[in-house]
Amino acid sequence: MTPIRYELIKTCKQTGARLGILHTPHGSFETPMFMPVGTLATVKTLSPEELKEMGAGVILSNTYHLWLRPGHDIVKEAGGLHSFMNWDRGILTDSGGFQVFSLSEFRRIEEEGVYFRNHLNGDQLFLSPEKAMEIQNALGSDIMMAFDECPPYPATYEYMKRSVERTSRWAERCLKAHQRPNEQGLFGIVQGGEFEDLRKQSAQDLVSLDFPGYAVGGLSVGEPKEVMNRVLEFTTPLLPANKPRYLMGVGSPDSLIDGAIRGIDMFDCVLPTRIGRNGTVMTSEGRVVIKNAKYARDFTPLDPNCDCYTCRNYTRAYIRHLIKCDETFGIRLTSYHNVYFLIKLMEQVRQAIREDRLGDFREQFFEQYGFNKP
Ligand SMILES: COC(=O)c1ccc(CCNc2nc3cc4nc(N)[nH]c(=O)c4cc3[nH]2)cc1
Repeated sequence: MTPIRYELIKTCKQTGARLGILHTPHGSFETPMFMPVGTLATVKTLSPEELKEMGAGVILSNTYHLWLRPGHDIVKEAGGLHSFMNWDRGILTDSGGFQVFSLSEFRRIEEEGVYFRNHLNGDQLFLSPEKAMEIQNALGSDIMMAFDECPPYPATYEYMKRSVERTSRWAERCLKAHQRPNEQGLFGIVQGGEFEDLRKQSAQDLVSLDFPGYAVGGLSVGEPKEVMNRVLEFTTPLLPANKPRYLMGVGSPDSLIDGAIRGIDMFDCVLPTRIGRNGTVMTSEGRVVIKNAKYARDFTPLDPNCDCYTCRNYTRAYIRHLIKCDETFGIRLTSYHNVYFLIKLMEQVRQAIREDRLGDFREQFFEQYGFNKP
């Protein structure tokens, strides 16, 4: 039986948000949680010790990327991803479906799997539910994702219906190919785009297969935030209350709060490290683009309300200088702060749920951050 268990602690009386605990073979972690992304077996520029000290519990890595480099056989020989990257907390691996669609311009989707080109050297590649499960088994992640199709946005209803039906058949093939169900959890991924009946069909197909957890896929692919929120409103209630719900690829502070309000427990996004690498940081008073000349003589912290290592020890002027000079330490400081910011935001969300005031917290955060400004 699966080593992944979700424990519901309480539901916020003001919203639909849930406070829970995700139990994994590598520790138990409170939800709602933000999971930093470490695509190539590293959360870019940050060490496992730094991730632990900021409170990261589960991090992401990626089937497609690690299959190509260094090869899942090498990771397996190292004893799996936890020992390879020296991370002894939770690891979730995405299945490669999304990366094939987002990275490879040439691709052909067939019932048996997807034919596409290696985005690094153009070689012909083939990925299938069975292959994705073989790779994730070798990586030894605590949570594996089913191999799915994440259709482009927008997609026609006809295309989406055929895609959902194929993704459900692929999910069943993933279950059959699951070699170590007692050691690794496998989450199904609900698709269906913005079509309520297709989301319902996808959820029913997957819930009937009784996965230990469910992801809401096919979002954060360019759709307006209102569409994402509407899809969540009619999708999360279709998922069992005693299982974790994971919104893939999200995201920004407002989307994390709005996703939690709609019953999401787990989030991941490259955003904090990706924007950190070009010198953009999230602060309690909105985004700061540190290269801006106005910070040249600003000897205050990135965020006046942040107690992270970066904000306790360095100024905007210094970090701006490092980023302008392309000094590696600069992107370490911005990446550290951004990941810390989202992990701490989820701590504040959990506290607001405990005190039944997540709606009030949303209003105060949005006002201070500058969301909803005309
Ligand atoms: C500066 O910010 C950025 O560069 C940046 C890049 C990409 C995203 C969007 C990520 N969105 C996203 N990731 C996703 C990963 C997914 N994986 C699977 N298997 N199935 C899905 O259905 C799926 C959907 C996603 N949507 C967000 C931010």
